[in-house]
Amino acid sequence: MKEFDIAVIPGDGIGVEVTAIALKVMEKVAAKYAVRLSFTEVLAGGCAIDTYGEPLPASTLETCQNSDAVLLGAVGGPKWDHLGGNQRPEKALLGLRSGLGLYANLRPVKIYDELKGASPLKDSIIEQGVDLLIVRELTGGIYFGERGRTTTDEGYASAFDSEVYNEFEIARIAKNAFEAARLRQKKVTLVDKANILESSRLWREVVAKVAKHYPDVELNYMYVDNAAMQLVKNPAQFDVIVTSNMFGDILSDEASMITGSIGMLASSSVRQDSFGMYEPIHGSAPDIAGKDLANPLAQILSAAMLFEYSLGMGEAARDIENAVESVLKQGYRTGDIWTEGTEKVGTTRMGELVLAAL
Ligand SMILES: NC(=O)C1=CN([C@@H]2O[C@H](COP(=O)(O)OP(=O)(O)OC[C@H]3O[C@@H](n4cnc5c(N)ncnc54)[C@H](O)[C@@H]3O)[C@@H](O)[C@H]2O)C=CC1
Ligand SMILES: CC(C)CC(=O)C(=O)O
Ligand SMILES: [Mg+2]
Repeated sequence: MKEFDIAVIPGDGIGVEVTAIALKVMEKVAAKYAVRLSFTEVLAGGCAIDTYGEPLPASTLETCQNSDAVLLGAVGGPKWDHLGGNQRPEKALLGLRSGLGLYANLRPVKIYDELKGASPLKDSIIEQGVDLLIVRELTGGIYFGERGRTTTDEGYASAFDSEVYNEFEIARIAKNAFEAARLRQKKVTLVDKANILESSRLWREVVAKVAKHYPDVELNYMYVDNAAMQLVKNPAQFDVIVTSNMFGDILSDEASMITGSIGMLASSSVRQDSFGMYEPIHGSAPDIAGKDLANPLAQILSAAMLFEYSLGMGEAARDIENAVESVLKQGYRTGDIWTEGTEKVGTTRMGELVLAAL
């Protein structure tokens, strides 16, 4: 029997709730395909600060490094907001991404037919189709650049964060985007702010060079402010968006809403081998944590991505996706995607329904 080691980081807030459900889904699928999944649960984020006094204990990173894949919920919450930058729960996420070398974050944005009514966009826009992939650079840029505080000559407090990218990092993520586009509609849009930022101008130069190796893929460029607008005006124009760490973070939350809710969007954080960390794009949602209100589908769909990309079990991934679709077809919705005429259910019940549909 094939055996895989999966490190599990539920984290904080709704991360804990949605991860517990995704694990049950994974167990059921593993049993069907006769593979053994060995889950090792470890702490990162606010819960690790409470237990170990630090957001990312070395033992957590080590367990992840020794696993075949990682399933992560979300970290953070108001309880830890007073802490300094390096002590915050979110630092764990950055430490995991860089410590595991996960430089590419893939965030597919696809709307289920059943959820078209839950999208805030007009039918006429949705009908044109929404199926895009955000390829976000994940271990560079302003989230990792030098930052600090100084004081101006006049005595005012001052702070800075630096956006730094080198050509190796840009070419590496560009390749992911072009390779992905080859399997899709063969169109890459580089989203940047090249009319202002020197780092964006380097992105344009390097991505154009990489594009020469992919003559079958069309490359175009768009400023990030325009892209934010175009995503709601005409999302069907996009196939693959490649962009920096921060722009990708922001645009993917925006794009998620096209599909009805941030609670629907899964993601994989990957590198060149089959190892990856799988996580919903949402955070720990302190406003709904502990209330059985969270939509677990983003995390369930992240588990599907884990099966596909890290375990090489595409069929198992399809089973999970089909189960999600079937539950939506049956008319069940968590509050975030609820519309008139559908039945509102909580986090736990939604999990049970997906399990039953598997
Ligand atoms: N990957 C991670 O671990 C991330 C962690 N965070 C952290 O999470 C905390 C909260 O951040 P926010 O900015 O509020 O972002 P958030 O994504 O946690 O929540 C934003 C809004 O979306 C809703 N929402 C999110 N996920 C949902 C789900 N599955 N079902 C239904 N509704 C959902 C929330 O209730 C909230 O109204 C912060 O500490 C932040 O730093 C934020 C983003 C990513
Ligand atoms: C909490 C941040 C570090 C990251 C984030 O918002 C994300 O990766 O979506
Ligand atoms: Mg985010």
